[in-house]
Amino acid sequence: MPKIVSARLIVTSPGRNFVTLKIQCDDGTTGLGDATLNGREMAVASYLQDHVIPCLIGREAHRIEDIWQYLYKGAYWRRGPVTMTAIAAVDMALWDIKGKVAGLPVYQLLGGAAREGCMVYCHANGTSIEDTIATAIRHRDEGYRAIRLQCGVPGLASTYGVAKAGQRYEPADADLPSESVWSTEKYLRVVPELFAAAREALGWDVHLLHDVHHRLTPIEAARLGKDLEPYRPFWIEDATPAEDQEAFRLIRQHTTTPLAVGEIFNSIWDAKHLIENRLIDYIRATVVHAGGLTHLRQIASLADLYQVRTGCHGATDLSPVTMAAALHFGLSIPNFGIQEHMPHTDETDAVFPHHYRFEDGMMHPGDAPGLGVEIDEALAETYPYKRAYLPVNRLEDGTLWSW
Ligand SMILES: O=C(O)[C@@H](O)[C@@H](O)[C@H](O)[C@H](O)CO
Ligand SMILES: [Mg+2]
Repeated sequence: MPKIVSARLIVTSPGRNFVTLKIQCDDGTTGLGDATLNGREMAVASYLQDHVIPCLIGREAHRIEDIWQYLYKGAYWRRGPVTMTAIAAVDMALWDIKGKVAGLPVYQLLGGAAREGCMVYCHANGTSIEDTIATAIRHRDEGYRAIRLQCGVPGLASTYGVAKAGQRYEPADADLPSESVWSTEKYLRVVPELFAAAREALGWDVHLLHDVHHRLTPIEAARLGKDLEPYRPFWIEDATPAEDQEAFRLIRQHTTTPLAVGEIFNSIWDAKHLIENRLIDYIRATVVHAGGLTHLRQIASLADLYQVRTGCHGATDLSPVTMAAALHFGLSIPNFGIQEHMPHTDETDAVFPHHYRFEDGMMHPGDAPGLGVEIDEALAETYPYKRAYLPVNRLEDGTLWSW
């Protein structure tokens, strides 16, 4: 059985920062794990370098569950985004190794394909409703069957999810947090207009999604859910901050608009009450921030009992290693819902050559052994790390608000 002989971090920034863990075994097999936590990358790098990697050397790479438990219970201090991202990176790398040794793609190790491919959704955003719709039409014509709509809010200089004119959307944009101004009242006026225009332009054969990004109170989220019902959204996401899982019951009481939450969750405990009380329809926890494939499968299994489906986070600050792992995961589980797909830049794809592919609105991880992603270390080295923070958000009166 292969034993772990070394593990190291590759920090690279092809347009944005990524932290990748590379584990090597005594038989030469290597495995990759994504360890990227947007805006706090070096916290995870240090957690891995200073506290996890020394414990991995000499262990049997195949003992994924035992190593997972060792890193989770053995740390004493449990859960949290830094710890669970670090554990996720180890977990992904070990599944990658197991697949390579077995000569099988990871989804075959997870029970095989439960579907032909994973339906994905992409992002359409614009400073105006018209620009957003034009982008959405382009993506529909590219074959996407599901499209997330985010548009500018009249009266606000910027808002979540909308790129600066002519630029790709990359929220971690400054050496210190940039500040944005938010108005719920202005926002709640424009989103129903956006969806009305979108249904008018795109019709009903495409799923439309929207990300509220934690910014509404429960009753405001209930109002938005009701206002959007005539346009049948696939979901509204992060409608209200989810530390208070019970808050979603208030939204549920007022609207049939499906609810998605969980991209910032890092363990099953963040979602247990939501799932067991059917307060949500989709769980967005993702491989890189929720403890890896090993833990995410537990979350998906609990969700399956309550007819909650997966809708994993898949923004560009999750590396191609996570994208690949998410597709192996999504292909294999019974309650797959949808997978977010923000295509990475050409520079990022060159650093992380991969086998996953997009076709006709669906994605497939490919059949290469393991996760099917590698890293070009020489190229990675040419993109040095550059500190970058996610923005901070304030109300018009200066109150610090959710970004
Ligand atoms: O649903 C999404 O994709 C967003 O919520 C993310 O873009 C999120 O803002 C970033 O991943 C934060 O790093
Ligand atoms: Mg989101």
